[in-house]
Amino acid sequence: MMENEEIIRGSVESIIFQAPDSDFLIFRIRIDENDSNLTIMGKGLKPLVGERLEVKGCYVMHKRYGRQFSASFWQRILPDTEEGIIRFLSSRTVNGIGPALAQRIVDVFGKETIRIIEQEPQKLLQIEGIGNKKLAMLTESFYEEKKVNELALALETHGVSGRFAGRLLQVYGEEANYVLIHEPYRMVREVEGIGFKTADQIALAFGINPLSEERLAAGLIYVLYDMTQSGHVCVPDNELVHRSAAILRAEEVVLREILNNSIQTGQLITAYYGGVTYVYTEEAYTEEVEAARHIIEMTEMTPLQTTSHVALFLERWQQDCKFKLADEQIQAVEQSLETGIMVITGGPGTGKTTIIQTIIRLAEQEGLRIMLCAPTGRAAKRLTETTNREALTIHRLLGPGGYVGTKQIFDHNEANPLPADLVIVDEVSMLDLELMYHLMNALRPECRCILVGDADQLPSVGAGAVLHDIIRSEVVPVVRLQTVFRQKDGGRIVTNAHLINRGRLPVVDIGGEFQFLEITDEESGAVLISKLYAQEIKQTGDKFSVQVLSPMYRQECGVDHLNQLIQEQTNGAAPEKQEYKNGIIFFRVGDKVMQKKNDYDKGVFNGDIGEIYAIQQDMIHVRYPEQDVKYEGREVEEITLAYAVTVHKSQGSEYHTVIMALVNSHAIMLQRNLFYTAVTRAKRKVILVGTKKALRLAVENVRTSRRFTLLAQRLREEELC
Ligand SMILES: Nc1ncnc2c1ncn2[C@@H]1O[C@H](COP(=O)(O)OP(=O)(O)OP(=O)(O)O)[C@@H](O)[C@H]1O
Repeated sequence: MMENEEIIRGSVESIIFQAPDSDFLIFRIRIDENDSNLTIMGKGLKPLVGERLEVKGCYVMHKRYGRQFSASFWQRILPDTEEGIIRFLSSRTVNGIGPALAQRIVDVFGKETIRIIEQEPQKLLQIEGIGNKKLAMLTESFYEEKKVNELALALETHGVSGRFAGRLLQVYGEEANYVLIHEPYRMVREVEGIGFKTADQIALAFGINPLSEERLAAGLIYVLYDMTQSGHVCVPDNELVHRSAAILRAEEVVLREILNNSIQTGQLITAYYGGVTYVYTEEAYTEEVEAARHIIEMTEMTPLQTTSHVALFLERWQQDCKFKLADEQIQAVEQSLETGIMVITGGPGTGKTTIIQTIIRLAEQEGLRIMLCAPTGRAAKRLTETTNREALTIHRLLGPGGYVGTKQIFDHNEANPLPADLVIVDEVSMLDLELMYHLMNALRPECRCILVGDADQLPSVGAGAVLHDIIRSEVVPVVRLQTVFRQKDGGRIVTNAHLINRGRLPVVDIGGEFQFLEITDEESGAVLISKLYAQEIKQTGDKFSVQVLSPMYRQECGVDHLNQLIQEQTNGAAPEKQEYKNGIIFFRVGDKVMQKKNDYDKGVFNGDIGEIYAIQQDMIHVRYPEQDVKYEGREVEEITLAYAVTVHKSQGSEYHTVIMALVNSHAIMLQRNLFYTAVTRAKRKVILVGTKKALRLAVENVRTSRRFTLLAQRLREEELC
């Protein structure tokens, strides 16, 4: 025990804060000695309200909250006073008992109550209000709680956080201990929230041999999954073995052997192409093979026998629009109902939306059932606005039908296809292989599909390079829209986007639509960006119309620091303002926040942006354009500040004004497709803040990291074995 440490005993009154990603807790206890309340903070197993604890630590002064107790350790002691037992029994931990019943039990058994519940539960039947059913509930929840505590203690004594105990018991019940010791890597597949790293930590703590086959086989699959996180669908075997050896600290020859075993047992699958063996997970392999099969079948569909005379239709349509369609636009409309699948690609302002509108009108005239969709909520929303018809995210269109293991399944699939004759997908550059596979799976054999997007944008966040691969394969008809039509508002942005795409520096204008503000150091650059943000939202009167973009999270001009600065500048701390602290982020009412992952239950999706309109002790309320959503406890992890976001996260969104950091310390990320994507997010104004060197790099660097995929080869039906 440290010098000034002391031990206090008391019962837990309430849990004030629980960190979502660590064991850090703040809670209040009533001290036995003097009956006063005290706030405890520290790391450890979450106690239960009503539970008695022995806490070791020392008193500290918190500048805002006053005297508190900083704990180094606490342990549970069963309540020993009648009052404590009543509180414990009527806490939420023990099912089916309210304060009145708890009082009646304690009136009869006094301080013996806990022993009776554990050892002679039948005696409880004499209490009024306890029948067999209630007794079973009571003893079961008491027993469950005890098991959770015991398992948590076992984990803790092995240096692993006890917070996994509840989940492990939920999945494995009585077998939890067995799994921990003998088959820990099952947890990766079977327990939500436990990935390889945690399972590995547990396995090693519980004494698994680091070179055991079980560990290395699980590790190999983990490394493969991890590599797919950077966009690869498959990985060359040598690279996989090499990387796994480094991560798992094992020899390459051993891993090679384990890889061969995993291939033989069908856990992993390979394809040989161009002298290289590529390794796939089973799912990725199925997705690539099946997506290719569907696409090939669609290219073989016979042209639709249209009842409308397309040329006549186009003539009338052009009269209505009061402009003449360009040749490639006409070609796109003509081909749309001839082929089973086609791609329409073009940069900003080249008329993609116009062509979607035209095709919809023609298809409607033909009596076709049309469905519109896009990979993200924002893209779907824009498609709805520009077409005046319902457009959904692909997820929504397919109907999320839960999970099998960690894989999502959908209501619409080969057995239950979408009731559509034509599906139009917009912003298809963001479509990853997994979603493409599910979409193709859900189309009736007679259904046609039109993929619309800008092939020069950043590729999808998820694995694959679907749009590129389809275009590269040359088996699907592709119409490239090249004429730029948008001239008026935002015209400079459009022409600059096309310049950037051709590797030329954009034309900048002081105070105009496309500005470049040169900085000398990044610290003052970040301050300038935060001031510009404040100034621009004042002008537009809408904080959602102005977006700061940065290529990275880190560094002075990275998303994290910019968010902090902009928040200070526009929504700083104030005594009357409610705050919610999550890790190092303080959320305040009025903050602009972003949802970080798809949450189907709440109906909010990765990249959705909203505003905090209320904060309660353990809850944040966010207003999104479509609905209000509340985040409680751990759920707060799903949101982050969104004054600044990465360019990747901005894909599919459009803003009135984009302010972009373009600085030397982000050199590694500065690539043409990233810069092009950032610039094309803006409709009216772009303000670049950075250096000429970074600007040049962003335009000139076309070295995009290669993604391993064999979709194009499969579409060309090349030999793969
Ligand atoms: N053939 C044409 N002649 C004249 N104007 C056209 C023609 N085609 C489209 N336009 C107009 O050009 C503008 C840009 O077209 P549209 O919005 O369809 O392009 P887009 O490729 O969808 O652009 P973005 O990707 O930036 O949204 C619109 O105002 C549209 O009405």
